[in-house]
Amino acid sequence: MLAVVPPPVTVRVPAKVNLHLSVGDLREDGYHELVTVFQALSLTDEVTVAVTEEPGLEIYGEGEGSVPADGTNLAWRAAEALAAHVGRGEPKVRIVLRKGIPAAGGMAGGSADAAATLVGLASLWNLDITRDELAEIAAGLGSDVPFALYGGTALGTGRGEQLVPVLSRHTFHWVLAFDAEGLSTPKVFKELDRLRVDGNPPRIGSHTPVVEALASGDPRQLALLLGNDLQAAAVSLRPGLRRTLRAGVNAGALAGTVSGSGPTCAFLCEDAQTAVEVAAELSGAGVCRTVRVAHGPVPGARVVGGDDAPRPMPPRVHA
Ligand SMILES: C[C@](O)(CO)[C@H](O)COP(=O)(O)OP(=O)(O)OC[C@H]1O[C@@H](n2ccc(N)nc2=O)[C@H](O)[C@@H]1O
Ligand SMILES: Nc1ncnc2c1ncn2[C@@H]1O[C@H](COP(=O)(O)OP(=O)(O)OP(=O)(O)O)[C@@H](O)[C@H]1O
Repeated sequence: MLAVVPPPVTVRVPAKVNLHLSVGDLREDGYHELVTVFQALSLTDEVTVAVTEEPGLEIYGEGEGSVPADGTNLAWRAAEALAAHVGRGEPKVRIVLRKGIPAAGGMAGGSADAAATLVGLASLWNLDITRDELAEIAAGLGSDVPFALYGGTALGTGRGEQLVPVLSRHTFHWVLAFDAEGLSTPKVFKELDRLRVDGNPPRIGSHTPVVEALASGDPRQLALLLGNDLQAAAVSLRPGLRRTLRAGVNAGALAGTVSGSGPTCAFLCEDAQTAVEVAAELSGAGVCRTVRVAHGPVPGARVVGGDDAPRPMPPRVHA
């Protein structure tokens, strides 16, 4: 009998920036209690999943050569978790990551790939599964994975995995400065714990004003409120980030913040034109490896369709 092999599925998935990241106490499970406001940005990865007799993973773009292409990759772990959830054995899939999100950059690149893999395989395997069910699997893979599924702007609590949408009326324009090397998320949280034992690093206040600024849509109001408790720890581990943050504001951004656990710095700009100008000036300042412009909010992991879809491969037929 002939079995028709479904065509590969490609999913586009956004990076995140934390507009507000307040870090609470260390819990017994090793995680910190968080209150964060995420925004999904137009800086994306693309993940293609395809049925194959030779399962494996390929990585192109950001992190090529440094991100593991084995069973420890978060995209592969997502495939295994979904397969287990629906009672399939070892996933017979090829996963191709085309990464635009910097690896270990504080922009949830690995989490994005995991979320995209869940959405891609749900489509490839024709599963009857809701996004909320996928989010439960996502939360088991990492604190940032559920947000990459939903995208938009959201308030995250717990260890960051419990989400409610936040009204955001405006498209905000960002410049992102990638650093030459990544930072390990657990090391940054540990550094914050150390700083808190030794002293009193700044703690940002309530998230309510940020939520109000998002509803108003005024980037100037939002710029005054960007805050990240992990910034002191990221800067302590990577002192050069101070210069980067200063350079972005000197170049004309309204404000800058370290994204999540860093080291990527995110600069909020007045409008799209200003963002392009800030990016050009920052590129010449010699304070970072790469500069990108992006806007947000954008949707979460989505199967790519329409005109910009990669041309589908003709279906292959296995005897
Ligand atoms: C810094 C953020 O990006 C902010 O959105 C996230 O909190 C990190 O999320 P993530 O990379 O998905 O992190 P996970 O894979 O869940 O956790 C990696 C490690 O980071 C630390 N971690 C993470 C989240 C959290 N709320 N508290 C923590 O202390 C823990 O040491 C954990 O073992
Ligand atoms: N698909 C993947 N993409 C990037 N890194 C991955 C992936 N899978 C596993 N990793 C590992 O996870 C580590 C963290 O990568 P990631 O890009 O998710 O960091 P991050 O953006 O700082 O995460 P977050 O913002 O969620 O804390 C990398 O150093 C890499 O070894």
